Amino acid sequence: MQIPADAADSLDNQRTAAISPLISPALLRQEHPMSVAIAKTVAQGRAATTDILNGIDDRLIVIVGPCSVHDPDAALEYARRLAGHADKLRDQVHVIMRVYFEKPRTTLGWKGLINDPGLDGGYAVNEGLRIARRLLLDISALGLPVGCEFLDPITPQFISDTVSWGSIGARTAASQVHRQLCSALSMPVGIKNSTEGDVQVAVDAARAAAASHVFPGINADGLAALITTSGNPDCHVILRGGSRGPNHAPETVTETLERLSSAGLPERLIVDASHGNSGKDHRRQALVAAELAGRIGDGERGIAGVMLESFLEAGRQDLVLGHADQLTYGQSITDACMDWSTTQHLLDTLAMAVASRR
Ligand SMILES: O=C[C@H](O)[C@H](O)COP(=O)(O)O
Ligand SMILES: C=C(OP(=O)(O)O)C(=O)O
Repeated sequence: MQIPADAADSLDNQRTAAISPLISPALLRQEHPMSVAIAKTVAQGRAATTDILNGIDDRLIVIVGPCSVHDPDAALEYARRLAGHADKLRDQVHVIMRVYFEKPRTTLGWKGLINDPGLDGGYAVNEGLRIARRLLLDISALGLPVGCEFLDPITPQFISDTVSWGSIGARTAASQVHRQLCSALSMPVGIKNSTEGDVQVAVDAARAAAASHVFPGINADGLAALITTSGNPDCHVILRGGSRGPNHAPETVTETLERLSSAGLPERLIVDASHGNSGKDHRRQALVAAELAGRIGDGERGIAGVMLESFLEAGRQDLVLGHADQLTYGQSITDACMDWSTTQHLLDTLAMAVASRR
């Protein structure tokens, strides 16, 4: 075989169509700076979450909001409603708004507002990062702590200072890259069971994330760097059901708490009322959440928190790339969500359950 003289040049980038500049985390943080008031909301949001997970605070964590943000105006309108309601229930419920910008897909689909903020296949990622950070700051400025899924391992450098609770999804719980990332994150992180329903993978992930790691990443200037972490003691399991069905039943909760104890981890978990626990049906999600409230009211203490997918309008709609103008305002373009009035009612029910558990 003849090796051409320019062989070395032709070994790389055979399938790379373009490499373009990415804004640095430091520049984005300078453009959209953290304020003292917002920092207080984030710090208090993290501390309350940790205290509830550790049983020091007897309230319930409720992570609630759209499956994904695709329209910042609608997300902010939702946040205003949620902030007002959360304040009324604050003695019973620690409300964190789901503000998810990164969507892990089973195969293909829109991957979230950071990846494609125009919803048109334009992939204006720098703009996506700007919109995401601005919105996270705007929502936090209402006094409402926010929660995000971290999917891309470098995204946290751009936004994590605004986040009170993080999540690792069902499709990445087994990933060493994500476990290492968790070990570095400054907030409590919930890790989902696998899409097949394997809970041990999430227990293993929480254990791995509690340890220190050394791995390649980027620094605030966007330069390649070696990151040495001290480990995250506040990672916890999220039961989200799976392809074999729901896993929010009392037996699975007990079994998971036993698994955590055997792994030397604190016995606490969060239940996601959506995804595999609802069969992605928003009407079933309300039933699951009401059932969990009943159990909490009856004295269940292993469940530290509940996750709900909720938006202004019920259900979901399909996005046709490039036709965002045809979307119904306030309705999810990923998984189906409960509407605002159902959500309000469920938040009240969960708050009443905490009051009766006391
Ligand atoms: O929460 C969102 C979805 O369940 C997840 O991103 C997978 O979605 P998909 O199966 O539609 O790709
Ligand atoms: C992607 C999500 O869930 P899961 O990883 O459980 O599918 C989500 O909560 O948005």
